[in-house]
Amino acid sequence: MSIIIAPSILSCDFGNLERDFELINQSEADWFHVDVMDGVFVPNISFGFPIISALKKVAKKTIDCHIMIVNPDQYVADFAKAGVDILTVHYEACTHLHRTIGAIHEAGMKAGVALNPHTPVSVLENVIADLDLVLIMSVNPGFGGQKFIHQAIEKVKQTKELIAKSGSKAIIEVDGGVNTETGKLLVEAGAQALVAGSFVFNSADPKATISSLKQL
Ligand SMILES: O=C(CO)[C@H](O)[C@H](O)COP(=O)(O)O
Ligand SMILES: [Fe+2]
Repeated sequence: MSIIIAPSILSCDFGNLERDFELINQSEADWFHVDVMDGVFVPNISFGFPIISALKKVAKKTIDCHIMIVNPDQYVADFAKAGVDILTVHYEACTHLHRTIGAIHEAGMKAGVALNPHTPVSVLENVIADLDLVLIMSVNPGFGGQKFIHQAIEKVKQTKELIAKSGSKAIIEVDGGVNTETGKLLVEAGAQALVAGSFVFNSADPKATISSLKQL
């Protein structure tokens, strides 16, 4: 199976969102990666429901939403209403993670859990069977364009082992500092989905850059 490519709309030109959404529609990308930041869980504020609803109207691909917010349970229903297909919460932001995963499924979405660079994969042992996706952060969340943290490669291998042991069908996605070089190492380690923001949108030909990742 080919690798899933999820361009992050955080790196789009916000004055030309419609153009950049259409670029992703027309490319070999598989998902739209949507980064929601609240200025509390992470030291940055991105965007919220109006942008996701606007994207939903034109998106021809899966909406993969990565929420970097405190109290995610409070907003699960709103993300479903806005049209999110996969909702990924942070392990570090959830007091009752099992309950949150259940609420995401009840709202009709697939459920993912993201791990910050400092969080060990083993914390997912008791929920892995219920997950559709594990998101390994290869930067500290909050900003696009940061340097890849190489420890993520080992964490992908550990996640692959945990998934195999539990019989879970979860997909392994990696987010932060992904380019063709780091992407190749991640795919070799077992990553099935790659998020890429600045590498795609800062390139001269974003569609060709998406294709180069798709070929990994
Ligand atoms: O979740 C994120 C940041 O918290 C983004 O998805 C990620 O940083 C993508 O940007 P880049 O590919 O430029 O690193
Ligand atoms: Fe993200």
